[in-house]
Amino acid sequence: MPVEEFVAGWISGALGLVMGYPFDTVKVRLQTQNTYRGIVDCMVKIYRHESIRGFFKGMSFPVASIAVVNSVLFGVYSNTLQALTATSHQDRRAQLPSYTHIFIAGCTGGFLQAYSLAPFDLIKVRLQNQTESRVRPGSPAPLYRGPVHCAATILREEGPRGLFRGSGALMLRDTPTLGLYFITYEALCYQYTPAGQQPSSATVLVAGGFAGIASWVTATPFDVVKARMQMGGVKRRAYAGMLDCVVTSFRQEGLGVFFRGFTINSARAFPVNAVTFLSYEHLLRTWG
Ligand SMILES: CN(C)C(=N)NCCC[C@H](N)C(=O)O
Repeated sequence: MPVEEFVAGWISGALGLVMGYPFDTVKVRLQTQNTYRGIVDCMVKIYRHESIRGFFKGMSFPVASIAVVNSVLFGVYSNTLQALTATSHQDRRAQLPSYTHIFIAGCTGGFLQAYSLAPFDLIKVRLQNQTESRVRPGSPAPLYRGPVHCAATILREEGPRGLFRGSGALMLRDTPTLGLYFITYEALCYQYTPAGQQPSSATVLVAGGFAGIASWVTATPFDVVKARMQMGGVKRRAYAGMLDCVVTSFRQEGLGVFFRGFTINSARAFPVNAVTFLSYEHLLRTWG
């Protein structure tokens, strides 16, 4: 089993994550809190109340964990495609596998990454939603002191299942959209690369960026449901299940609620995934 894809997926995931983290914090806040009027209002309020550090709340933890999960996505994708088509990453540049195979491999990677991502993503979302300022004297103390304290508190108060809150919605978000993610990427690379050559850096950047946009545009409704379920029981009531979350959110806030964070998700997706794919391809080429 080729392991380079796992390592390259990890490093490239970390680079993409750092690049997109401020956008991600704004997105999570917009999806789960009703105090902001839009992207600019949210950014201004975070900056005024929490300073620039507010945008990077809890970032060290995802760099060490979610980036590792990205290695599951890329490693499983590549190995599934190898099992289905008996070709290596390099061979696949000369002969593009069928879109069905690419979709199956992407969905498999998405499904497996969703379950390894669930507890880490939950902790990230809970930390990003803490609006208390650490730089303002007299500000109330945040509920969680950091990722370890957050995990311990969830375990104590909600039990081990608490760490997987929202994992069903996360799985529904990631399985089909990651099939689409890899189809978009591979198709654009294939389309804009002369036969027998490797895609240029510019092609990889653009294909990666559009793959990110295509997947996040379609992922946004389940992303909203997932984030709301993850915050259930903290600043809002806990939902009885996914259906309860969908129905309650729709009744109270209308259809538009499922597109919260759509603009920022799309804007974030381009640079993050351009950097992720460029570093991934570059690392694999360097290692031969
Ligand atoms: C639509 N979804 C869930 C994705 N495209 N997931 C792949 C993650 C890629 C990158 N780390 C990112 O955060 O955009």
